Amino acid sequence: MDFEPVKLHAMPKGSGRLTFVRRLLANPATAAPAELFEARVFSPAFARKKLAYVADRDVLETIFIERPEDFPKGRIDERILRPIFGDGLLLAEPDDWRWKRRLTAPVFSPAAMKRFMPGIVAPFAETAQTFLAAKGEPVDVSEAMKSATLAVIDRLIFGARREIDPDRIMNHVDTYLAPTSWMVAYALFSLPQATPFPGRARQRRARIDSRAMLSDFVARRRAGDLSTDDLCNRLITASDPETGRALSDDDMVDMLLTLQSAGHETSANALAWAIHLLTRMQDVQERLIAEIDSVTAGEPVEPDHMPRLATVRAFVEETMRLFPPAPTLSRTVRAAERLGGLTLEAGASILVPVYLIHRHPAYWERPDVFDLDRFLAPPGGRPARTVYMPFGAGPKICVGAQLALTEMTAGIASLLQAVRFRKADGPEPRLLHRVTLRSAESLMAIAEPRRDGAAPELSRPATVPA
Ligand code: HEM
Repeated sequence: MDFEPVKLHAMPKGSGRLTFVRRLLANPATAAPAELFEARVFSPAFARKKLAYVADRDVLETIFIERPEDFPKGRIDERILRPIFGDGLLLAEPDDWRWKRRLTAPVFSPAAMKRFMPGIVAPFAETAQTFLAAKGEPVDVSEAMKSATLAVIDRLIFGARREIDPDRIMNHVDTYLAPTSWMVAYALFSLPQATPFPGRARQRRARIDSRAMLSDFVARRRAGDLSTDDLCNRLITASDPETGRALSDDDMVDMLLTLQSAGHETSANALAWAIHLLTRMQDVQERLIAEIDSVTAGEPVEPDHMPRLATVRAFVEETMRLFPPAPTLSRTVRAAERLGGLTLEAGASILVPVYLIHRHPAYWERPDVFDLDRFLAPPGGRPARTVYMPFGAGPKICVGAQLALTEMTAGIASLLQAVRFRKADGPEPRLLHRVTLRSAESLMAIAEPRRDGAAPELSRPATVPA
């Protein structure tokens, strides 16, 4: 039976500035105008030439793939993210970005992911056991997935020796990002940087404290043992193959903060939505379980299993179509441009409503319906790269995409080796865009032990390299 999960509604046609600002502050993904269902490139009347929403696949091809240098990440990201993430990959200027990307990409290569696999699987196997310990009481899957993905990224970045408290860093980053909607609104309307907003003083303290913690950590690492295989040491010791240049201490702080923040909440939200979907679609859950049992035969998930977990992977991809963790991207127009019939002035903001594009009827049949087969063997081939873009597109596409897909596929497989998810009582969730796309309240589920199970034995946990 077709299943349509909860959804967000676009801003009604003809809405004015006040409605736009209200929606932007409350739930930014709902500020995408409904006009986009027809026009696909649209600028609200109150923002002519200064702001456009772009949902047209060909125009997006120009912006992200053909001429990305003419559409840099701009005002919005600069203003919100630069103070905390500095020149980490996300925001580095083009020349600086190029060599940092060259240096970082191998750290996330498929070969590197293979080596890290036990560290990716173990937190999910442990989470399955905590779910079982709840003995049929509802479990908070939003929190559980946040902990599991944080454990994965911390182990990958900082290693196993707990030389730093990653939870404290994350709390600081959360505090820093809490007033983001205000900053987006101020950036779009070019209000001065010093304009006050709720939470500003807390935000400043959080930025200073998180950067100081990482600065100390990098200094200790440089002075100590660089032999352990973790992302931090790989980055400290890496040099650009073309120029021999290495990362400075400040670069390292920018990079570590960027990677830790970009690398866990996105995956955590996608996984929590994935479990939510399983609680609503038992037939899909059974299809996944059958594949997982047949591929893994109850052994901990290994790199060799991954290509054969095709249905689980398709499930993850369809989950991210309906619930893209990064539901809006932004760019700036470098010089005056005509785009999709609109004239935009230099410095204008472009908003890319990924959430709306992923459900646009021009690109998807029955767009609000969950359909596992869209990504398995679609008759028309895979969707175009600017129609399905959970990881962005072009040269600035997510550097951690391979890690994220591995983590989500292996994570779901490890959980379903031990449990089946059922619906917990309670209202349907409400989608909330707060930097990432999450549920307004925690997503809950009941985790039943699998009695037909091919689950790895508790006494035989996945081995994790030190
Ligand atoms: C489901 C999980 C994830 C999603 C949906 C996601 C999404 C994205 C998107 C949409 C972008 C492009 C932003 C833009 O073009 O404006 C991006 C960039 C980035 N992501 Fe991810 N991401 C995920 C996981 C990760 C992980 C696991 C890491 C690293 C540990 C990571 C690190 C980064 C970095 C460093 C960039 C900037 C790349 C560059 O500009 O060169 N992400 N991500």
